[in-house]
Amino acid sequence: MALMVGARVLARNLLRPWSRLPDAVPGRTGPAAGGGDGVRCFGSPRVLVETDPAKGVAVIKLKNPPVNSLSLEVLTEFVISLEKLENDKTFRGVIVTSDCPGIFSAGLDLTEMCGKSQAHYAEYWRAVQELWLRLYLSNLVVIAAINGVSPAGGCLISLTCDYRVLADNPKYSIGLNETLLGIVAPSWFKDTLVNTVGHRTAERALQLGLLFPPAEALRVGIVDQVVPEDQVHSAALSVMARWLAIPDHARQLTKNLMRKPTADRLVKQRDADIQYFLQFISRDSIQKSLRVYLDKLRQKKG
Ligand SMILES: CCCCC/C=C\C/C=C\C=C\CC(=O)SCCNC(=O)CCNC(=O)[C@H](O)C(C)(C)COP(=O)(O)OP(=O)(O)OC[C@H]1O[C@@H](n2cnc3c(N)ncnc32)[C@H](O)[C@@H]1OP(=O)(O)O
Repeated sequence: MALMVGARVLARNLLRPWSRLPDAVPGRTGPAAGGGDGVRCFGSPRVLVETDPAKGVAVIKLKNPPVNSLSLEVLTEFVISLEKLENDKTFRGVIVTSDCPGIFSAGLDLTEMCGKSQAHYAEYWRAVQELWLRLYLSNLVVIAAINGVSPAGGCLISLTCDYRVLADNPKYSIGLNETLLGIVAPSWFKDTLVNTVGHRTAERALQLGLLFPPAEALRVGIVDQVVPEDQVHSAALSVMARWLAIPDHARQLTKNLMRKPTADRLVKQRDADIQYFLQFISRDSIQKSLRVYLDKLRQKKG
């Protein structure tokens, strides 16, 4: 029942005409993300989309202060924005970045996984799955311009992209640190990392919950390029131009060849994966670990 409610909510959101989204910011024009006139903006307050139709490129900027945690709303709005871009043949590439200074994304929203109902957990997890599937199998060239720290789910978002550019700032670490929270990265998080850095590096990184600073991130291959902070966006645009020089059909079929077997493993057992998540996240010991971790984050200030 819970699964059906979750699926219905997501389906309703996905099918809702864009212009009727409650938070939509339709057709605003603004200064070009990549320079030049004709940039149009749409999206929602939490997921801004700047499009440059002449270049065929869009920029998705996550804006969920203070830390760009991936709440249910952010996940849903992100999927809707992606779908809109995928369906508009004007666009061939998208850059994913953050509008929150110093933070790419703090990952999954811990408050969505702590002290909530089973129905809520199921709805939330389906939304996490949906975003991963959409990003991982996107026909667009997807490039991450990582302009801030990127733990866990934040790292996962960038791992689904075709290429990762990281700003060279020692504070901007990246990795799947789930074990440090007392939780476990699901198998498809693990697969995404293994496909990027190889089995041994992934095993060590996952068990130890490693967060790599830029130079190390580049060395292990969890990012493809490290550039000075003020050049992240221009570097992402240069990389985009190179990837867009490849004929779409050949690149897309190749991407599919590389990624579909991994995605299919989740697609074939989506409901079972949700049940597994429900059992795991509802355990008293896991809820306790999450509460302790959240309390530590909150007390940091005091
Ligand atoms: C075999 C079984 C397998 C089953 C598997 C099933 C399930 C696995 C389940 C889950 C997988 C989860 C993946 C995740 O993504 S978990 C999230 C991991 N994220 C982190 O560890 C990052 C935590 N945050 C930080 O380290 C810092 O906040 C950060 C470095 C990002 C920024 O630091 P800064 O000093 O600027 O800001 P803070 O003061 O720390 O935070 C401000 C504010 O935001 C709150 N907050 C931070 N992160 C989160 C978050 N991820 N979710 C929700 N809220 C977050 C923080 O508590 C502060 O709140 P407040 O004090 O202002 O109320």
